[in-house]
Amino acid sequence: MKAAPTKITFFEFLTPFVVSGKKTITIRDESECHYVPGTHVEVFTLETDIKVCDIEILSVEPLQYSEINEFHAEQEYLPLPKLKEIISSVYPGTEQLYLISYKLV
Ligand SMILES: CC(=O)Nc1ccn([C@H]2C[C@H](O)[C@@H](CO)O2)c(=O)n1
Repeated sequence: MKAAPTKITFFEFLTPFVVSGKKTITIRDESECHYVPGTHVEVFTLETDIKVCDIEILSVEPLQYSEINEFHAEQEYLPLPKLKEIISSVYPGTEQLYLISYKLV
């Protein structure tokens, strides 16, 4: 069996929101849906690979792109149009996504 992943990256501009506890979810595609609830994961900046904090995974649930709403945007600490724009640009044409909830440790 494959080990649970222990690292996640975020765009550098988003990491202050993760570190401050304002951003409590992330939405990823299938390639990043293998995080395991209860495990601790190190958070790094995508562009510079600098560690910024540790999080505990709370849940991983399937989410359709078309279901993304204001509540998700609040938890992402982003305006909804900006969140959908980022997701469309990172995962073009992908409807099946995964909602990863976490807390700071
Ligand atoms: C490698 C990669 O895809 N990295 C990502 C993907 C997404 N994000 C952010 C952007 C949004 O806030 C949410 C939703 O996807 O997650 C990211 O920081 N890094």
